[in-house]
Amino acid sequence: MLLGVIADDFTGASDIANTIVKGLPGQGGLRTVQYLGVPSAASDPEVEAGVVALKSRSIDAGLAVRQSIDALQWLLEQGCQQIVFKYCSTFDSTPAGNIGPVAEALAEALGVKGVVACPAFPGAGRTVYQGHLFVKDRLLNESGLQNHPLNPMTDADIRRWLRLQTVSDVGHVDISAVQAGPTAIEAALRRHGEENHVLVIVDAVTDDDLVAIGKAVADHRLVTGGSGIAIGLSANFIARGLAKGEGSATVGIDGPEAILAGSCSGATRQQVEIHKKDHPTLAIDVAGVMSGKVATSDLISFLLANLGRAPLVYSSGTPDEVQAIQARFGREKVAHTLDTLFADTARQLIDAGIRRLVVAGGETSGAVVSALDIGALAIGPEIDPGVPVLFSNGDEPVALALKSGNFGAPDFFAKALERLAGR
Ligand SMILES: Nc1ncnc2c1ncn2[C@@H]1O[C@H](COP(=O)(O)OP(=O)(O)OP(=O)(O)O)[C@@H](O)[C@H]1O
Ligand SMILES: O=C(O)[C@@H](O)C(=O)CO
Repeated sequence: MLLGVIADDFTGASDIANTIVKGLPGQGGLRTVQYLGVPSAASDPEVEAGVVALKSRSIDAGLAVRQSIDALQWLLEQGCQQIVFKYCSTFDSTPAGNIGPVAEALAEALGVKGVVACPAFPGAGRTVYQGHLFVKDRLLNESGLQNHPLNPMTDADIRRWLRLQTVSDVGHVDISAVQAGPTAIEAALRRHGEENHVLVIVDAVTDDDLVAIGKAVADHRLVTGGSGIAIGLSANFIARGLAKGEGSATVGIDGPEAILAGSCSGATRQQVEIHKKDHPTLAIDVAGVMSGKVATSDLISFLLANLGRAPLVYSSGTPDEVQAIQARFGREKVAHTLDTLFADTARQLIDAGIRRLVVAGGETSGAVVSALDIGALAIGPEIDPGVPVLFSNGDEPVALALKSGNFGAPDFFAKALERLAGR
């Protein structure tokens, strides 16, 4: 294994796996596998990039650090020359963590400073300019992310936000240095390292900026960011003759289907509205779930009664609805109860023969995939930017799409089911 990734959630893991598999146009990417948690056995020697998906974004920072260090250890044992810590392109975290503590712990374990921190993903509208994170034409804290149920992002200055989470000062490499090219970027990062800045926010507004950053960090042991930070990394290994640039797994799996949405992000809510027009949908009564009146069996009955028609069940609510339910029952309790509901539903769906499953939301996907007890996933073609088709192994393989909350075109759900079937 050449490249190892530690991803702080499951959809984010698929997102970066997709980027690594694609590589740069005309060059191809690395043979990549997404592992669900830290594997207990050694990797297949054919694997060139291993993405360890954790569910560490919104847990206690100390636990997130321990899990990430375990993942690092395993990846180093597989021979990885470079490690990427993948977090959300909207920098989802709180003043208590977890990006800063995990990144600093990985840097310490690898003995490095002057480490890139760049969540930019221009293909999904996330850019970093003057140390501020934008989502399309909005500053992060005016983009809707200020209402996130678990990680409300209330400051677009990610240097300041990250500094709340770190022990050491945070550096900044601005866009003029980035656009001066890889040598200038490399030199700027080195200077920050010499000034004892462990983490350095690096501006990037285009894919070309990310390619330049990728070249600059070819010899860095640690890189951190959103999936965009990996755009140029496969090419470094291919250029050195260490990998050939082979493509992704491309087969599809047809069979009974279901869609589960636990994301309350704007894009998911729009996708739900579009899907509702032509398909059977069930809005989950969240208060009913909290009081025990709505159970897994209600979701299962609905989905199984509507097979063949792309049925969707969703808890997705508006910011006001989310706030009201959290005020009534508590933020953690609601999230835990809904995550468990989706996880139990998914397990029963697979037992009932579902072979194509689309899940919206990082936390929701993490809960679902953990419940399915799938060890590793092969990466298939891209459905929409940041969302590939995934295939489990085994006698009865399942095709999955794990969609980050804000990803995907308005018609994502119906399209994803088609792509999972290989159409
Ligand atoms: N109606 C609701 N009210 C309150 N919380 C909800 C509601 N529906 C879902 N949740 C919880 O909110 C969280 C949503 O997080 P999730 O990561 O799944 O989606 P997201 O934040 O949109 O996606 P991503 O993390 O990929 O950006 C989950 O823990 C989920 O259980
Ligand atoms: O980076 C992103 O935006 C996504 O991969 C993600 O992590 C959302 O959960």
